[in-house]
Amino acid sequence: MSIQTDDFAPAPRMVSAAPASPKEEAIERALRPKLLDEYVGQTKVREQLEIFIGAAKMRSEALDHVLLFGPPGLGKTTLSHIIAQELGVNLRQTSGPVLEKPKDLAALLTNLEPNDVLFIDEIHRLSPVVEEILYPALEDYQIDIMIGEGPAARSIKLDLQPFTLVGATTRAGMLTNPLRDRFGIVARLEFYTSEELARIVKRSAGLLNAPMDAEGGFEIARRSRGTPRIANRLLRRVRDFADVKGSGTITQDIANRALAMLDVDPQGFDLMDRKLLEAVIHRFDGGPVGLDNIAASIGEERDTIEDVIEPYLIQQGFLQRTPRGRIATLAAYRHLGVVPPKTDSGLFEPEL
Ligand SMILES: Nc1ncnc2c1ncn2[C@@H]1O[C@H](COP(=O)(O)OP(=O)(O)OP(=O)(O)O)[C@@H](O)[C@H]1O
Ligand SMILES: [Mg+2]
Repeated sequence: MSIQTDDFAPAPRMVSAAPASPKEEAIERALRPKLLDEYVGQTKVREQLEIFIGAAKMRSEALDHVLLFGPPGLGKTTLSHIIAQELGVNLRQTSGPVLEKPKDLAALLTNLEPNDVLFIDEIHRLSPVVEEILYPALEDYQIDIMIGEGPAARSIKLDLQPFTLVGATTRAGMLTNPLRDRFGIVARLEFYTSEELARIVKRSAGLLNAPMDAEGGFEIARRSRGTPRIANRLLRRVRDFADVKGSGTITQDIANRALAMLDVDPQGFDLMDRKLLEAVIHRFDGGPVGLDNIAASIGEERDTIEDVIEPYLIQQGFLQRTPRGRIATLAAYRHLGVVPPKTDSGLFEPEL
């Protein structure tokens, strides 16, 4: 196991949606809502789960298998914990890359108690041999395991307790069809509105004992890229700023100054976001440009661009995904203060 401390960890991208360090993970756990009622936003998903969880409990059955997907930091892990808590069962937690061999998964499955929740994070990264084991487990609560080796090897069937698999992924598209088909409940998490994030920031400020006024909270919410993890992270940094440079209370002025210092612009975009938009506009004439070219141009991994950076830019209408590649929209030109070209493609003409 590698040892990682905050001192040696690389400087985290301020609005990156992944947890930056073990310390941040511990803080996240503390801020995590425990019940469905405390889980802000995602109204549709919450309503559905409330009904399905209620029904499963009434019948003392296992809840149907649940697939949660959406960009990092939107609350998939949080929701999996809430599901187990609301069902009143144990949660066993693992992740796709950790389950290397079929026997790793078999050990977990055979130890489940009736109606328990098994949470598999990054489920799109399960190896095919492990995934094989999962199919009969999900369908019939049974697994086939091999006993012995060589010619004496034989396969035996083991019965499992009924259980619920909660799978989480940032990439629903990378799941195999047979796996995806075995989830009865599929929930897509969406970016949060500023109002929802303001409620999350307010709750977190309360838990952290950080004095904050409503405008201060809203400023943080507005600049959090629609993502609770980022909202909580910015809150902690702004609180530091308020303690050192202000009177300790988070106000709009303090939030503005702190966020400017952190290079988070009024739209909530950070350096990486702006770098991407600038590359598309300046180096590729606004696009269309393929993902690999963008990746090479800004020195980021293709996956990071696709999973982390681009979803919010697309959702906010700054970038468009087309079959021929990514295109910067008029909003992107405006945001960067660049005059859009007068093209004859007609793309920007109506608005010029
Ligand atoms: N709906 C919500 N209400 C309040 N807080 C939330 C909500 N969703 C997420 N959070 C907060 O955001 C943090 C990150 O959420 P979580 O770890 O569940 O994200 P995730 O989707 O699992 O991310 P990843 O894809 O990186 O695993 C949590 O610690 C929690 O405090
Ligand atoms: Mg998670």
